[in-house]
Amino acid sequence: MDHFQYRDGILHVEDIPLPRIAEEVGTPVYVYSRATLERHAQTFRDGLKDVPKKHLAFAIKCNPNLGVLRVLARQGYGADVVSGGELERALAAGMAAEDIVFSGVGKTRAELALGLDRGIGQFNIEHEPEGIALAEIAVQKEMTARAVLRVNPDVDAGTHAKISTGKADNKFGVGIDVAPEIFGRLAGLPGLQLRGVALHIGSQLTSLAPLEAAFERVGRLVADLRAAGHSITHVDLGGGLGVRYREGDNPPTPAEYGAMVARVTKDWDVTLMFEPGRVIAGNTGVLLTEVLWVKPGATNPFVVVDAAMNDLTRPALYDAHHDFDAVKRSGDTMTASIVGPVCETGDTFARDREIDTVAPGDLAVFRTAGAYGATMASTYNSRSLVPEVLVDGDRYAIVADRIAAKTIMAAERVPDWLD
Ligand SMILES: Cc1ncc(COP(=O)(O)O)c(C=O)c1O
Ligand SMILES: N[C@@H](CCCC[NH3+])C(=O)O
Repeated sequence: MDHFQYRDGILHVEDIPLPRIAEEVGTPVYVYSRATLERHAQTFRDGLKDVPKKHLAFAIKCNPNLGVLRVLARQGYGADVVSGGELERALAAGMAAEDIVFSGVGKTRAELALGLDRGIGQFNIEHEPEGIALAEIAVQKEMTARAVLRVNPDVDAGTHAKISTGKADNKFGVGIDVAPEIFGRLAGLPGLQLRGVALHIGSQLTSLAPLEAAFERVGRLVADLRAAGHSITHVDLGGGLGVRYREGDNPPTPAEYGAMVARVTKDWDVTLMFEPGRVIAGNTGVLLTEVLWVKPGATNPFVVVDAAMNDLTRPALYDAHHDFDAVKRSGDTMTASIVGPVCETGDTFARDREIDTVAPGDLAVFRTAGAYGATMASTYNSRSLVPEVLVDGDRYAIVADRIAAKTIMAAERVPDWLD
């Protein structure tokens, strides 16, 4: 069931009409549906029904809100984290330490130590010196770090260049050709239990082919490592499954993905680990905004909304498309560019797009904003940090406050010597 529906001509999230949230919380504001989050979490798990041993770790970078994480923790999800901050968040949200996987190309020694102190389940080592450092820290602490080695399978994920991670010239993992020797050296280190390999080739993948090609390469690597005498019990397949941002997008379903995974990995005899992010959270949220002005333009009018590139940065950063729908629909349409108040031409959500006709004071939403939305927000132009709301049936909670520019300013100071 779609939890974002028009009822009596007004867009609701579950049973809450969006004008009520605008009235009570203000705009711009992210609004998430708990029921959708739960359904997506379940659908992803169901897609993997033919994978006998699995571990699901939500990639919390895409939506680290504590309320959202708690929903997923209750669905049995662990977390894929990429910083000490995310690690603390996952724990604060109630995810078990042993269900946490620590990825990331620039973990500091302090973060590696934190992971050990907190007893996390697995470190995904990105290169040999990191593995050596982790082993040293573990020995000092008289602990053993469970780890896998991230390999870079050198496949083209066919996604935006800025979010591709599995080509040889991307910064992630060790080349799959040199992985056996590096694995061999790290596997012998005291303090390290190197139990498998990991990969993640990119985000917003809309085809299974690159994933399948990458998994097949990793399958051959697993066989080679075993032939060399290593015990391989875990393979982390990462995340990356795309979502539908606009009409015509047709990403693989979790069921199609799961069937491919089950087929390619059927003889691996390992625990498969997954790090889904966007596919769980993307379509669980909207960014609710108010139209401030409709301003004439050279060709079409500019619809100036109160959300900006600091609140939802994907269009400015990746030319990403987010559907824009009026909260109260008249059925009429207009062609316009949708822009925010920030002083950059890049603060453009859509250019010359046919949209619902809107006028100043109207509410509208940017869709598919539940992943890589609020978490990438900033306070650029001294704007407030955008708040977040979680809807649950006919109730809702503010799960992140709007942080006013003056609160941010309170953390700054003018040194005495400038008096
Ligand atoms: C290591 C790792 N795992 C998982 C993810 C989640 O990706 P997605 O949101 O595309 O599922 C990312 C981000 O691309 C990542 O870097
Ligand atoms: N921030 C990106 C995804 C990055 C994936 C991180 N590994 C986006 O909005 O599409």
